[in-house]
Amino acid sequence: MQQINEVNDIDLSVPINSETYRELAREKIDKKAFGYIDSGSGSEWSLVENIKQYHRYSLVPRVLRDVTAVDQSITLLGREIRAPYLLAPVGFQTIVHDDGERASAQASNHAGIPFVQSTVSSYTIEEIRAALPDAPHYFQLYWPSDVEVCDSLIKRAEASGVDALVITVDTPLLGRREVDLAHAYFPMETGAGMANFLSDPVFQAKYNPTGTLTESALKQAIQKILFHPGLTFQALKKLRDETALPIIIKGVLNKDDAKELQALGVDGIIVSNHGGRQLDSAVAPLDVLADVRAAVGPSFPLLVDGGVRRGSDIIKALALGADAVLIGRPYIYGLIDGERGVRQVLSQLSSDLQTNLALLGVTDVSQLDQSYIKNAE
Ligand SMILES: Cc1cc2nc3c(=O)[nH]c(=O)nc-3n(C[C@H](O)[C@H](O)[C@H](O)COP(=O)(O)O)c2cc1C
Ligand SMILES: O=C(O)C(=O)c1ccccc1
Repeated sequence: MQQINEVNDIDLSVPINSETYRELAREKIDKKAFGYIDSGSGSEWSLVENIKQYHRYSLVPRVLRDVTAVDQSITLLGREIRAPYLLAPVGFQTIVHDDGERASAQASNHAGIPFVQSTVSSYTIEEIRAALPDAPHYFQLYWPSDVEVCDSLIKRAEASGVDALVITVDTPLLGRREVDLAHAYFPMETGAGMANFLSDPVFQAKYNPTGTLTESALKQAIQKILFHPGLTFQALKKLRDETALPIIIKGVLNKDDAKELQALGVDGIIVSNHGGRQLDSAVAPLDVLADVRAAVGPSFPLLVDGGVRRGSDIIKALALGADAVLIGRPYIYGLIDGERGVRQVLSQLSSDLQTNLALLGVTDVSQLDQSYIKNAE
């Protein structure tokens, strides 16, 4: 519980929001790395739409309610988290700052919100686990086409005590990203994103038995197994029976897929178009959120991501039926300043959310529903 008079505690010596960090990132980091983070697939229609989707709704406040205390904490998968958002899985973070995912995880830990670690991280599952003593650690799985390597990653996640698996299903193959194609850029070329494979005993035994492969040969081996276009509901069903870890499926936009996943026994769904980086012209997640919520019922954990930049965006997503949101690029722009920059972005976002909840007349995020929003078109 935070008193609202604390929220105007603004440090004017640092960028005021993630947009300002974005402009700094554009100046500060390698042009190709910035292009990789910032851009989307194809015409970037979905990328643009992800931001515009939030402009289609306005907020309808209630007045004369006691808003001296506003609580933005929620319970997700049985654990209390201090704000209704998570750090989305973002791979290759050392292309922004040497501390990469470790800095982001530490900032998450400080904020008391879950960190979702990408498969293609530059720090291992075990290293990130150690950076999150007080906040949930979710491991995002790119289900490798090599079953044994896949099993090994899942076993490591279980053994190190992660709180959940987040399985991304909107990447049977990589979206066509023209900015990266023009730059001939793939972030793994910098050495980023390989830690979970290089530290994996099964991967090493199978692909590097003599320990003599060059880094470039190792990169090729990883890229060969990273994507799994043959993945189906059947494989997921088998995993559901084999692991006790909660499973959250990321990258669902169709309500019937959502229902099928729920029936299969997964523990939550993230409605997402991968930040506009995969299927070009994929529908904006907010446009399908209410339908997906109606399909899975009121108490099934449902998250959404793509284009969340402000507290008011979080309010709209929650009012339309999400339990929480994920943020991707905003914290990655903050990462130009390492852990400090990520902390700054998170604290600004929570302040913005806190202020706007109070102005909306809401003292607890659980009160949000469609009566607080209006279609602006
Ligand atoms: C640079 C970058 C790398 C990403 N890497 C992954 C990843 O490894 N796994 C994954 O499931 N999603 C990945 N995503 C997608 C994010 O998890 C998330 O869905 C998206 O960034 C949300 O949109 P936003 O950036 O507008 O907040 C990545 C996104 C970006 C921008
Ligand atoms: O960039 C991405 O969005 C992403 O998810 C990814 C994952 C693995 C390899 C390349 C890109």
